[in-house]
Amino acid sequence: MIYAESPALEIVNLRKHYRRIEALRGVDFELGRGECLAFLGPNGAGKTTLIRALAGRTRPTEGTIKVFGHPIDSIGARQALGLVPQDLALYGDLTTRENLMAFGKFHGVPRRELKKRIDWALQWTGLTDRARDLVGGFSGGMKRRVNLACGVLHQPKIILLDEPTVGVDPQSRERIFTMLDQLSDEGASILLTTHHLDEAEQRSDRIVILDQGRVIADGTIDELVLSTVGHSRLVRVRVDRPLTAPVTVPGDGGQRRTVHVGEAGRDLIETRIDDVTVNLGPFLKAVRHGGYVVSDMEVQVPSLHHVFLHLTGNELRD
Ligand SMILES: Nc1ncnc2c1ncn2[C@@H]1O[C@H](COP(=O)(O)OP(=O)(O)OP(=O)(O)O)[C@@H](O)[C@H]1O
Repeated sequence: MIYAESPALEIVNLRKHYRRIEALRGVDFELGRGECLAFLGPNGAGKTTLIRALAGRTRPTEGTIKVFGHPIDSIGARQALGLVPQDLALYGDLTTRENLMAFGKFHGVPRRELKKRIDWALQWTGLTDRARDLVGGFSGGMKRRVNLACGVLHQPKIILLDEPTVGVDPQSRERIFTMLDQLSDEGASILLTTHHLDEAEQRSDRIVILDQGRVIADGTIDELVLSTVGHSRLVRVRVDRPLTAPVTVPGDGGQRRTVHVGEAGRDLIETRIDDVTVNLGPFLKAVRHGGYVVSDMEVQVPSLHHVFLHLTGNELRD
């Protein structure tokens, strides 16, 4: 039974200790029904631990996980979840069809359904022609697709993916996301971890950022940009010669307020502009009036990349 009002996943105060390491330090968030949520974080943030806890592969030290309102250890919850692990969990000395058969049985797909599901999976992965080939000889991208199919053969309502596109080429990434879009369109709720920030930005409805075992941001890309780096564009202008003094340009508020940009001795001017459609022209005009010729220009739109570094810093974590 699925409780009508409950989110697909509800995680409250989740903690996991490995002896003295606190991998999760009180994690709270929800996965809405039909939502695709990207789970991000630097190395060691606790993403894999969280996915493993959701998939019942590791027992949390504290906290609760509910699946459509059911406790995580109930049969209903288990059936609703499908895990696609980061490490490929395939039998290299079996064919694609044999792997799918083994995982279908493992997930309890009824015998009468199994052939139909395997045929669907072969078509979904684009591997119908390779059904009789040994998986051990496949490319990285093909193995990832089979791995994905093995995790969703039992049609779980919630799919947990730990770095589904790690180590694959751009074509395979596209293919994998097309496959996930199809599951999404059929109503699946998806939680995926990734280090590809562009992927998270383009493909997910919402983003949760984890750092050192804690959720440090949760929202849509627009909400995260607004609450961190803001929507203003970073404008970088290179001029034909080093500045003799900072240049006076109109501020964002209009012509009356002016600001000084650039540093004497450098040929680069950097500034933030809230509304480029209104204020970029007057800015460039002011640079020209200063006696400089613009030789190059870049306008940076704030992205998840900026949000991520703003929140987690530049220090290496491993
Ligand atoms: N089985 C384990 N035993 C001891 N410590 C562990 C174990 N698994 C993870 N950890 C530690 O818990 C912390 C979180 O690790 P986890 O693998 O969950 O991070 P992650 O965000 O998935 O990192 P990555 O992006 O590198 O995969 C790390 O400090 C890690 O060393």
